[in-house]
Amino acid sequence: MKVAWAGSREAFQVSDRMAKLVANDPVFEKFSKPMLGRKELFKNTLRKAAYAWKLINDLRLTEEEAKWLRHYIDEPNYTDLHWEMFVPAIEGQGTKEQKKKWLPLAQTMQIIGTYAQTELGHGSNVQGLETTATFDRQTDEFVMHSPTLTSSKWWPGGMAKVATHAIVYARLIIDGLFHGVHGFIVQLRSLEDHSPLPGLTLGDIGMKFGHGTYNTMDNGVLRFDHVRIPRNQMLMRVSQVTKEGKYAQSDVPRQLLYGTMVSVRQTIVADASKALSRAVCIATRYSVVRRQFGSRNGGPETQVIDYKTQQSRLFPLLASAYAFRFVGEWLKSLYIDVKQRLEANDFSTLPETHACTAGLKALTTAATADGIEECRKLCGGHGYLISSGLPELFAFYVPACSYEGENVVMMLQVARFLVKTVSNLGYKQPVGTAAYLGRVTPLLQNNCAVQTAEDWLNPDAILEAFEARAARMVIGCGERLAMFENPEEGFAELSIDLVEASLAHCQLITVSVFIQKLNHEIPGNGVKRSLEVLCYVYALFLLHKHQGDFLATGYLTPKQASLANEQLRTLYSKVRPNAIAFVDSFNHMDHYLCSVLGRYDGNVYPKLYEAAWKDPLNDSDIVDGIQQYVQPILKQKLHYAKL
Ligand SMILES: CCCCCCCC/C=C\CCCCC/C=C/C(=O)SCCNC(=O)CCNC(=O)[C@H](O)C(C)(C)COP(=O)(O)OP(=O)(O)OC[C@H]1O[C@@H](n2cnc3c(N)ncnc32)[C@H](O)[C@@H]1OP(=O)(O)O
Ligand SMILES: Cc1cc2nc3c(=O)[nH]c(=O)nc-3n(C[C@H](O)[C@H](O)[C@H](O)COP(=O)(O)OP(=O)(O)OC[C@H]3O[C@@H](n4cnc5c(N)ncnc54)[C@H](O)[C@@H]3O)c2cc1C
Repeated sequence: MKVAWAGSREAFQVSDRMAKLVANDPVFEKFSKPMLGRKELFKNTLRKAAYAWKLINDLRLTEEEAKWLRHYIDEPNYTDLHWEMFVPAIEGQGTKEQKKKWLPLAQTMQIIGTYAQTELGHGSNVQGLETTATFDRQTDEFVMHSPTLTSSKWWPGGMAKVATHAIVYARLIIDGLFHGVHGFIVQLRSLEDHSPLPGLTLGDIGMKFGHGTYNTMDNGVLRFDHVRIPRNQMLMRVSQVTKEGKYAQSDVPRQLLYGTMVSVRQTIVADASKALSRAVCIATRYSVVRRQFGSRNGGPETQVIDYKTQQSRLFPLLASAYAFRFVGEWLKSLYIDVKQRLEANDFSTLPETHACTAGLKALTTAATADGIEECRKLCGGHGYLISSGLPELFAFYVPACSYEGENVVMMLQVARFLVKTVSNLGYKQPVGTAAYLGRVTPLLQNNCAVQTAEDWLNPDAILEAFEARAARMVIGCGERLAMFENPEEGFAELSIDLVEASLAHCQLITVSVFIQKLNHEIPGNGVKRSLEVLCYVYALFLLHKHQGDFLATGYLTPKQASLANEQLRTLYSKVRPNAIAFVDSFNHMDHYLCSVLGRYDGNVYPKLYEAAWKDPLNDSDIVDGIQQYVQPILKQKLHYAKL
């Protein structure tokens, strides 16, 4: 199962080696993080990032190993933006010459970059950005300027204190004419003494949600006061500005300017399963240790994992972790394919890839953030302790619902793709993830054939149910949209239904990828049978949760919906015997989990007790402030009593 989770034996070995490397090195200790102040926390992160870079070089780690190393260090920092956004932006949007100049500097970290797109006034609406880049023909330069307060760049990670360079997105102006938003490579700091370059105002935007997690990152604010950069620092793969000031667009679609976001959204989907599996691992192990009620004849009480209600909350999350792992793996292969095509100037699969990355990013991050919080509740009161590992994990993870495309905004992008696909149905056969929309007639006409609960243990029945639900919702939206004279008005009016239809489409993708995975690549029959159970749990849980959609579209009868639920409950008892094996297969080490409740050895209570005594408040019996602020109250009380 560990191999199935990792994707291959080699992938397992690489991640396992890096997990152990991090866990066994005292530099990467992280239990004390919550006690550190912001400055110490930040410096500590800088120290770890520098040490990690040394390890990567000394041990000659491959790119894959370096990624895993950074992952297990488990602290957001400037290198995330450098490797995940700055470098890919140059790779995807730079010309050959630009790549030749900038990539070697970035890849050896002689420069450190960030991605400065979002502003105080605009994040989702990229075309609404206000920073300007005005071409000056006399000097062959662009003048970068922040004309308003709301044009201040706001959020870029690593920008406040570390990055020496940034890809800055700004409106291009030539001879007073706007040419849309483009990316520019801008140096922010001196490579000698690290001070901000003249004309730039740089700072940190302040503390964020949680304590020891995202506050390790220096998210920054940046303002330009007429800062000049050479013309050749505009990323020019998509459009070019000549030294005469002529603006030209190549055959490459404008959307490629957004390519870095596609790349990171793909990574975010791949990472969702890591965060969810971490929470599920903690909650499952603890649910086996924790006992409440049910003692008979003085025997042990019931393990809370044996309560049906606990199982009904926990096991769908366990199944979701596996579903997200497989859909992340699938999306990565789709992305690798589109990347190769883009390099060869084949843009045909970009719209579908954009819809998949946007939609799956929204689906997986929302479910993961909610799932982590549910796991915290599944651990009862102890889940609220920082030492459970769950509050900090939630604080770390939840911004994923907003960054890299706010989730609702992303689902609306999926809706645009689906509406377009439906309106082209007469003359263009949909392919890939939208292929089912080419079979609308049977999907709209045929109804579910399930007659018993066992009938739901059938991938074809499940797939058809999800296809019919998505097709009916999408087609329904298409028909209602057609009644509007102004399509944009119609889109806005129907946006709630469109987001629901997009979710149905994305859930269909996750379910069908899980089923495909079972049909092809599972090593060993026992593993395959166990994963089949999880696949059914995932699908039937979604069916139960969204049964309103399945019933309202008329595909299922209420009886068939309740048979699905009956089967789901039966499946929980099949998950139970393997629950611990399923979470051990994630191969999460205690260091990575950073949780007293999720310890591999189950030694929860002594370690909880021990952890409590490490709190600074327990350094002495009478702490600072007691004499000054508590004792006077106690004495005052005495005074009133005398009165
Ligand atoms: C460190 C902890 C991390 C934990 C998790 C692990 C992950 C590790 C990985 C990386 C670490 C990074 C850490 C996160 C740092 C965060 C960074 C950021 O947030 S960067 C900023 C991100 N900003 C956004 O995402 C902005 C969202 N907005 C947009 O993308 C666009 O504005 C829009 C909403 C899509 C609208 O675009 P536009 O105004 O142009 O209008 P439309 O008319 O809707 O679009 C025109 C056509 O273009 C198509 N389109 C849009 N986007 C794309 C795209 N990306 N690719 C291809 N095509 C695209 C759109 O569909 C339209 O098509 P048609 O309808 O004309 O066919
Ligand atoms: C931790 C973190 C790290 C970040 N790192 C970076 C970074 O490195 N670089 C960078 O450039 N940016 C970064 N960002 C910024 C991030 O990309 C934006 O916050 C994100 O894109 C969301 O945009 P917004 O803040 O403008 O949200 P808004 O768009 O203002 O969203 C507010 C609300 O409005 C709704 N809404 C907006 N538009 C629509 C619409 N058309 N239809 C319906 N509803 C709508 C949304 O659903 C949401 O509910 C980071 C953000 C965070 C939280």
